[in-house]
Amino acid sequence: MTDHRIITAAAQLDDDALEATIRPKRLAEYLGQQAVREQLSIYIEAARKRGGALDHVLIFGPPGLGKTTLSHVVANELGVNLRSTSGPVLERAGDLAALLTNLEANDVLFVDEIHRLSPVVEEVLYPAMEDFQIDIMIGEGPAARSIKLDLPPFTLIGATTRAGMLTAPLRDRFGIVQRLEFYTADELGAIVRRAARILGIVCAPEGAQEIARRSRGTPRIANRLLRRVRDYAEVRAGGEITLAVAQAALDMLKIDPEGFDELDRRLLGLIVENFDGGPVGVESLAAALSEDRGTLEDVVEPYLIQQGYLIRTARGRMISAKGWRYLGLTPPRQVQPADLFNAEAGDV
Ligand SMILES: Nc1ncnc2c1ncn2[C@@H]1O[C@H](COP(=O)(O)OP(=O)(O)OP(=O)(O)O)[C@@H](O)[C@H]1O
Ligand SMILES: [Mg+2]
Repeated sequence: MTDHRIITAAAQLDDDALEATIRPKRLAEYLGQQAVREQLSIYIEAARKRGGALDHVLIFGPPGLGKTTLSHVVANELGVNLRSTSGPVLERAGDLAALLTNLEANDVLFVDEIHRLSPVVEEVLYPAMEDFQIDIMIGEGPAARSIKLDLPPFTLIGATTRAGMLTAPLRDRFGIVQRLEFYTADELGAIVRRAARILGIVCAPEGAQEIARRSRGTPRIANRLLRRVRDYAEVRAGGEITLAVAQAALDMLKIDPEGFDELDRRLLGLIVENFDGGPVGVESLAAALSEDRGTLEDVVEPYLIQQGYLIRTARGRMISAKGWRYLGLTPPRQVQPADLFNAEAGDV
């Protein structure tokens, strides 16, 4: 799956270098997500007072909203170590057992993409989460026997973009479940201003706000756009990101005032032109756009849906009236009560 969109929410290579400097480390620096922060701060404080491990936490939401960041923040606030792994990396039960037996009391084990755990690994996880115990097999064949091993109390933090793909027994074992929402433009504005400060970028508040408005509610995109706009400002303007500079740079990147790019426009246009506005199945859309279905579902659609341009129905995707208007088209006339009345009258 290749994804070269500048506004993709998926992580890209050049993100890594700067992540370390701008990624928030404490809860106070983690902007937005008010409800999530408030709840977690209470649970963290309670766990610290008890001197015990925080309950297991499941964090879900679209890519780039801060799941990994939040997991590290929680470990920092708890004052414990964080060990990191991911669903696809843990191939055998032994891989997980090795990680678990190396934890210290109250540590955090972070499992990214937890919906991709293999069933055998998941089986090991259940008793580990519930009773802080694992069963390991010693020996082979008829002589094989299983022994129980006690683990230190720990906190599992699972992150996923697809909460729906978690098995019920796994989901039920998380005491704390947090859903991350798209950020408001104001929250992203604050995130951009903070990142600019750390990176030494001169950015007027209006410039930051313009970048924020076009960042699809996603901090990862906001931070990336900030760097691209900075480049533009350095080469084409005096180096300062003003409102006009931000607008010109983002227009050049073909990111419109809605924060949509070519792919978004193609998606909405396709539903109108080829499928009469929908409903159309996601497979057909993916094929027509030559895009990966997972990319459409995880990266492209959520924001279009949240913003009300696209509607997910049981029979597929439909474009909303807002979507028609965005494309400069008049939405098809809805069936109005008057129409119903006329139709009935006509039948008589
Ligand atoms: N609440 C926040 N405040 C400030 N910056 C944030 C916040 N959340 C995320 N960021 C920034 O956005 C970047 C992306 O966040 P992160 O990697 O945690 O997303 P993610 O949800 O784990 O994405 P993925 O689904 O791709 O794993 C971080 O490096 C961080 O700089
Ligand atoms: Mg992540």
